[in-house]
Amino acid sequence: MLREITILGGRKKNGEPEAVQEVTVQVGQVYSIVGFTGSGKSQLINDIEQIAQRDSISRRQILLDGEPPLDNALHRYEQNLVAHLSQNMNFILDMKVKEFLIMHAGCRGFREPGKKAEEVIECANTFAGEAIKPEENLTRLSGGQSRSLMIADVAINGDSPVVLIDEVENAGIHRLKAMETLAAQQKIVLVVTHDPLLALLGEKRIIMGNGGMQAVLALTQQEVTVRGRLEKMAGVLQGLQDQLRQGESVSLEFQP
Ligand SMILES: Nc1ncnc2c1ncn2[C@@H]1O[C@H](COP(=O)(O)OP(=O)(O)OP(=O)(O)O)[C@@H](O)[C@H]1O
Repeated sequence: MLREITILGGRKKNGEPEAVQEVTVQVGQVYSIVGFTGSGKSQLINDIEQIAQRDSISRRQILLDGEPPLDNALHRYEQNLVAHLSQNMNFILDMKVKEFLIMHAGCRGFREPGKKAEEVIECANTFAGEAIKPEENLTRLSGGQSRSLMIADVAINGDSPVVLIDEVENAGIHRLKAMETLAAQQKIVLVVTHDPLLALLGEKRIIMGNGGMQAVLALTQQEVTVRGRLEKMAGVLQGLQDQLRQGESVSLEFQP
């Protein structure tokens, strides 16, 4: 069972060495990756996904439990090291939610796939707005519901120790809860985000710029407090959104 991954720094877009030369993320930890558009966030995620060995454009190297992977481990991990969830992923299978989850749990060798499927739906429904029903068709799920189901499935049925998430900005999914669930399942979680609330969720955040890792900052106590305020603001916006969705009007009594 993998315990940690290490990213050894390579070079920036201009060919100079990147400022951060080593970052280690352990199971149960959530790191966020932030930076302007084009700063190299996706490249960093790709390097991890491909277990780069100084063979990508950034020349980074990824270590598994402190060692470069042996050829046979590489082959084993290529299949299931990383679960990569991105904002524009959608289900295209024409199947009922429960049928699909039973099939997936069955493929993974679980003894009671029906029970596992129920567990995944229950978990996904703690993140999703409108509840996902077992008999619903996968293709009929909304973006937020699909994302919730994918995250719950990775957390409960997945055997990938590393979970890379690109933008879970989707409104209507309880993002903090989803990240906490993955971390509690002993996953190594890396979240690429432009959203301040998610950026402050990671216990550390990697700052990208010019194709390189510029700094790794630890979450401060003050930031935890600010995150609490942001959560409150998000709650207010969510309340307003629900009010509008229910066809209600908004009066001047509304206090942001
Ligand atoms: N270290 C590097 N050396 C050379 N090229 C790089 C490096 N890092 C990133 N690039 C290239 O720069 C371009 C932009 O990088 P990338 O797509 O990773 O940015 P991003 O931060 O994910 O942007 P966005 O927020 O728009 O998704 C890509 O073509 C990528 O291959």
